Amino acid sequence: MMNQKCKTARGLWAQVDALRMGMNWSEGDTEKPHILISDVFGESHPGSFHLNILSDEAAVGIYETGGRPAKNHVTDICDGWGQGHDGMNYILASRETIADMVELQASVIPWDGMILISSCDKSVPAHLIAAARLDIPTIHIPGGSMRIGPNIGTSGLAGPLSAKYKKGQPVQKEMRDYKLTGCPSCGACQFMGTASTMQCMSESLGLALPGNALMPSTFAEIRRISRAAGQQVMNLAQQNITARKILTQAAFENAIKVHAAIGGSTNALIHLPAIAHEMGITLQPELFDKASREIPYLTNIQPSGKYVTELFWFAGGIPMIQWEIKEYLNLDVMTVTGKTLGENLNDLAEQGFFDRCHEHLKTYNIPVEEIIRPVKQSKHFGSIAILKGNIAPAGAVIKYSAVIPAMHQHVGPAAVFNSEEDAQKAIITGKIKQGDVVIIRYEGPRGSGAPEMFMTTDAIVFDESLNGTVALVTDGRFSGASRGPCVGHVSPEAIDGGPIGLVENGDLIEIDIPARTLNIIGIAGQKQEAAEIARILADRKKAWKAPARKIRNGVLRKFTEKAASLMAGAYTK
Ligand SMILES: CC(C)(O)[C@@H](O)C(=O)O
Repeated sequence: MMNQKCKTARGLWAQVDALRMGMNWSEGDTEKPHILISDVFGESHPGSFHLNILSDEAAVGIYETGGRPAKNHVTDICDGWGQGHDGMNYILASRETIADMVELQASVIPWDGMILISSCDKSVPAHLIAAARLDIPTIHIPGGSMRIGPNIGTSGLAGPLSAKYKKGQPVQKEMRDYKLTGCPSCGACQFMGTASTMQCMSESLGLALPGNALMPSTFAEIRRISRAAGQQVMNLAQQNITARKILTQAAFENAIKVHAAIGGSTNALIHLPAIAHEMGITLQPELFDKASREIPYLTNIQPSGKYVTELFWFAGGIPMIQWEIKEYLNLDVMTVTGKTLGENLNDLAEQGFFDRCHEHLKTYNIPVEEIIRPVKQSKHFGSIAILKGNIAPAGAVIKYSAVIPAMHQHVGPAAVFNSEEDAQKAIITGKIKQGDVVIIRYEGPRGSGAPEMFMTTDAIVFDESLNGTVALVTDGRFSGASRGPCVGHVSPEAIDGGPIGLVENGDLIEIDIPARTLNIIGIAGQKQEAAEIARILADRKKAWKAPARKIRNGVLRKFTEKAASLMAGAYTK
């Protein structure tokens, strides 16, 4: 195989060769296929802290199959660092910046293939966006899961602890224990939050090698699969199997079905449409709703269940889920193995992958079915509903697998806030009453960058008097760890004149998950006819004035000026 550079204009490349030889390349190296390895390694958080090791392994795989790797790093940012303060506003925007940086690295000179390595919320979707945008042979290596904490503890314990702390309860010892053991290793947070969900989506789309998503991050096996990815990207280069040949409509639909089966993060409803957008594919939000009506919800993983992602992988991980829901999937889609999904699953079974994983579970004495329910035994369907109505004409999202059945239909008076900070203060200081529907607006992508509202959702869940009676509706978004009746992504958002900006304190809000609706059904606590409500909303709209933009400079100004709605993927137009 000849490298792209040689295929194009060999004579002109003396300068590039010289520059590369300045980095210790040999003359022979300059003639080989060149593979870009871009990882998000950095001392930015545990999800990225070990990725240089995986990148070294991928490089070995490339060398030993006759290629020349070149490593680059564009590190990512941890959502956990941003929660509860303004830092969180920057997080979604970072997805665009990482994708753009990979595009820049990969576009200045041609590459024969690319390995992308990341673990977490924004870096995985950024890499998948870059893969779709660049369309060169590409394999994504998910960085695996953080090891298990004591008593199935996770990094997510921060939420309940800070809720207790804010209420003045003594938490000193618990806080210290949590600091020492909440994150016992590198890897993505141990629950099915956004980081874990997006690793699963990468594998489900066919861009990661089978079994890679959520592998325990300290296992030798994750190093071996990284090395195998290095070898395999050379095969993809040889056969010219590019990312866009893998990222088809059918691949996205498969991923959405896996998402329903694993009860994945609502943030995937932002990221998958953004990746699809690069392909010119519009992923209708209704596809998620349809998948949730069709596909049984199989997993028992935090935040909606009991166990953690390492145990999910021991139960067989994504291949086990795909095996279980085989009859719903398109098994003929191409993947980075150069084979179809159906062929991959058969290969894994023949090679004893499932048996080996399940042996690990014996250490914990937990049956596989306790973590991944067999499809025939599952009583529940899906996890996501798309709601529409006079507050959300272009849709909103709720993860109903994390909502108690008593709250599947709820009517309550609106308590309206124009920022998350104000809402949180009201919750913590006892201003919110049982039955209220907390409305948080101007927190969408164009309002403030769409920060996650983990601390606020947890402040409700960990207040005994509010938990199970109070709902939250916002044009912003949630953490993958959020629980409770939280309706997010309300579109159009308030800053764009969406009707969520017209809600007033005391309006009666109805959330009806079975009917898939979200409406104002009354004014000042009194029910009204729909036509009367429409008239009142039209009057309020006439009086509404867009508030001054909160963000005036830097990367967040660019993002808030250009981002599409959360329902469309918040890509920058
Ligand atoms: C920090 C978290 C919990 O990972 C969050 O960002 C998520 O969405 O899952």
